[in-house]
Amino acid sequence: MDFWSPSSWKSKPAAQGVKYADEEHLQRVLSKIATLPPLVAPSEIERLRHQLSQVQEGKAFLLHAGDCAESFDACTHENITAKIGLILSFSLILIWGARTPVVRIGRIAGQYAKPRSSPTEKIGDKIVPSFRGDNVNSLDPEDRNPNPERLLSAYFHSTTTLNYIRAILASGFASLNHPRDWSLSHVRSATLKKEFEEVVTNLSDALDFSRTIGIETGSESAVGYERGGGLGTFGAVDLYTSHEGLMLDYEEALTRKLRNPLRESKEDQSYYNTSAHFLWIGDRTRQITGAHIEYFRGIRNPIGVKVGPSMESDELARVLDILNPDRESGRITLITRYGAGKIEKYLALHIEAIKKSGHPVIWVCDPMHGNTVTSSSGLKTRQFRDIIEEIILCLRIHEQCGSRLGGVSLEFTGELNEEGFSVTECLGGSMELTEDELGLRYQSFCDPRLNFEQSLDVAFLISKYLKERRSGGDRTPGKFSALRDRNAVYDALAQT
Ligand SMILES: O=C[C@H](O)[C@H](O)COP(=O)(O)O
Ligand SMILES: C=C(OP(=O)(O)O)C(=O)O
Ligand SMILES: [Mn+2]
Repeated sequence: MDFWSPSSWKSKPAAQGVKYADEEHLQRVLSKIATLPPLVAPSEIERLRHQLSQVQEGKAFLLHAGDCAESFDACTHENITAKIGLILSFSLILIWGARTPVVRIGRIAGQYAKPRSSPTEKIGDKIVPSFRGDNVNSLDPEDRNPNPERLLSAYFHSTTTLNYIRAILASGFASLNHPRDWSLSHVRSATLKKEFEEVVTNLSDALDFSRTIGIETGSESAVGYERGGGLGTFGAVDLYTSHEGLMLDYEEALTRKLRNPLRESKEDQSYYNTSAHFLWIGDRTRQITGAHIEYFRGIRNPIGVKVGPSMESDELARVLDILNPDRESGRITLITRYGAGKIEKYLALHIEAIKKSGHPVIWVCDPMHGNTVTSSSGLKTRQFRDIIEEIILCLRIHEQCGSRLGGVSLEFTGELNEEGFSVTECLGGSMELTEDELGLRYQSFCDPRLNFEQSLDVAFLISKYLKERRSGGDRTPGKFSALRDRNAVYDALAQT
C-alpha cells in the first residue's frame, strides 16, 4: 500500500472542508492540541476491536447511539447522566430479552462537527453560513465564522464529558443491582413502564437467586464500591465513545503513534486516533479518492462507514479494499441509512456486493438519517413509524439474504427539562407525539432525536425480535412474529 502518515490526507480533496480566516491561528491551536494527552488508550481501542469481532460473529449486539450534535452548553451533569442512563436502559432491555451481550458505543464526548447539505441557510430573511457544529461556529446566526479556538474547547468539553462518564461508571451507576436509578419516573406510558419494571424485577430475582446459590462473583455482595469494594461482574460495564471523523486537522492532532498492547515488542507501534474509541466516515465524505478515506485507512481504531442510496455496490467493495486491506475482523462497521422508502432498493444489493468481495463487516442499521422530513412549522423531524419500518425491513432483508444485522445506530437522548419532560423532536411512538407538540421541547442542534420513551419502544421491538431468533422460531423469512406484520407492530406500539 502507498505511504501513509497522519497528515497524508492533506494531499487529497476534503469534502465539507472548513475555511478559517486566520491560518496561523488555526496552526497555533492545533499545535497545542497535539501536546495534550490522549482521551482514550490503545488497550481500550483494542478491547473494542475484539468486542466488535464478537458482534461480527453474532455473539453480541452493537448499540451505537447518542446526540446528532453535542453542544458545549449541554455538557452538564444532568444531561450526561440522562444520556448514559438511556444507553444503559436500552442495552438492559436487549440483554434481558435476547440474552445477548451488548457492545455500547455512545455518540458522545466529541460529537461536535456536522456535515451539512448546504453551506448556507436562511434564518428569517437573512442568508448566513450553516451551523457546522460547536467546534466550528456558533448556533447564533450572528456568529457563524469558523473560529479555531472552538477546536480547543471541543477537546476540553470532550475530556470533561468522558471524565464524568468514567466517574459515574466507576461509582457503580451501571450496576445491575439498581437499574431503577437510571430514572423511569417521568415515563407516562403505563405499558412501557410496566414492561421495563418487569425486566428489572425479573433481573433482581435472577441476581438474588445467584447470590443465594453462591455463584455471584461481584464483590458488591460483600462490600460496596464506596467502602473499598470492587465493581464486580454486575457493576462494571464498558461504554465506548465515538464521533464522526470530519475535521481532519483535529483528528490528526490527536493521532499518536503508540505501543500496540497486543504485540510483544515495545517497538511495535500503531497509529491510534486517541480522541475516541470509534470513529466513522459520514455519507457526505466517503469519496474513494478523498481526504477522509485516506486518513481513516491509517488508523488502528475500529471504524464505521455510512452507506446511503448514493453508494454504488462496486464502490462499496473498493472502499473496503482501501480501509481494510488485510480483512481484519471487527475493523469495519457498515452503518446503512437509506430511508424506509429506499431500503428495499439498495440493501440487498449492498449485501450481495460484500458477500462477493469476501470482506468481513458488521452490518448496522441507522434508521434515522434517511427518514428526516420538515414539519409544517419548519422544524426537522422524523416519524417514529418510518424509523420502525426501516428497522423491520432491515432485519427482514438480512434474514432473506442469509446475512445478519449486528446492531443499530440511533440518534436519541434521555435528557429531560427542568420539569422532568422529555424532548419533543420525533413524531409518534407510544407517547403519540403530534406535530403541534414538536415545538414544546425541541432541543436538538441539528437532527431530531428519539426521546427516552420512543427509544425504549425501539429497544423492546428489537429485543423481542432477537429473543424469537434465539429461541429458534421459524427461520423462514417473514415468519418471525416481530417482523411478520408491520402494522401489528405499529398498532401494538400505538396502544401502549
Ligand atoms: O447529522 C447529519 C447531518 O449533519 C444532517 O442530517 C445534515 O442536515 P442538513 O440536511 O440540514 O444539512
Ligand atoms: C451526519 C450523519 O449521518 P450521515 O453521514 O449518514 O448523513 C450523522 O450520523 O449525524
Ligand atoms: Mn444526524
